[in-house]
Amino acid sequence: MSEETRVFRTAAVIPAAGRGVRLGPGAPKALRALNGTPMLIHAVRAMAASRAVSLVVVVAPPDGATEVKNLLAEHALPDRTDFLVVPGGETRQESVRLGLAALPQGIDVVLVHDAARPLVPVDTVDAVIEAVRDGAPAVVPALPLADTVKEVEPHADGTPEPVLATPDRARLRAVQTPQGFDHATLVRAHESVTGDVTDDASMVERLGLKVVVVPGHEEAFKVTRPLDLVLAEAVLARRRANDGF
Ligand SMILES: Nc1ccn([C@@H]2O[C@H](COP(=O)(O)OP(=O)(O)OP(=O)(O)O)[C@@H](O)[C@H]2O)c(=O)n1
Ligand SMILES: C[C@](O)(CO)[C@H](O)COP(=O)(O)O
Repeated sequence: MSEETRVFRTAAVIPAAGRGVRLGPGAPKALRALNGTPMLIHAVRAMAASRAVSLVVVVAPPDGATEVKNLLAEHALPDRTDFLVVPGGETRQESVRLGLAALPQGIDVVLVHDAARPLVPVDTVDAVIEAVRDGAPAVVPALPLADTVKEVEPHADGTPEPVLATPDRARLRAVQTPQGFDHATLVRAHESVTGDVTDDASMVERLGLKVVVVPGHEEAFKVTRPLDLVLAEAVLARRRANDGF
């Protein structure tokens, strides 16, 4: 079948099993509310907003799979999308691997999207999918940096850290999700790459394969610290105001 007529099946895996330690005490981060709706539901809707995504796999907090299933049942979601819930693991990497293991055969493109990035716009999601469909084994959305970056000798005790270098900022990007992958490539990466990684694309880099960057979006920021909740609710308020006109 030619690439022009090929039908790609795309699934999204949403790791949502983190505690959210940096957000402070409370429920697991993905279950906390943004304007009254759990962060996870915003993230699920962001993936399901893409007409290309036919399946969303949510990787729930290890003891929270039933609660997550109930949340999905209680909130309005598109009929055209299927949903699965699996319990997550100790690390993000393990949670993604458990989500991948739940995917049925026949999925060509996999998105991995942090529940902690609930507000990514659908155009960014679609741009990632399109770049994978065009042949890239791994695609990451990313933005240029606003700050100058220093490489330091880290000091865990809080004493001043010596600067080792100032990398050329023009060559650096801050990476977001969803990251998009050829399904078989991502499975191979998770089967063969060990050690600490903070994103899935770096596992594909370690296989020696090409990873490409598409433009990210400022609204795809990660809710990590308390101030990020304030920003997320402000973005939602701006969207509601814009929808009203
Ligand atoms: N064991 C884990 C750890 C993280 N995640 C998910 O990975 C995403 C990105 O992680 P991060 O924002 O760092 O979330 P937390 O690990 O929850 O944050 P913290 O480090 O502050 O605890 C989140 O959607 C989080 O739920 C996961 O599924 N399983
Ligand atoms: C995957 C990610 O969101 C890309 O920026 C990020 O690496 C997750 O990092 P964290 O260590 O889970 O905060």
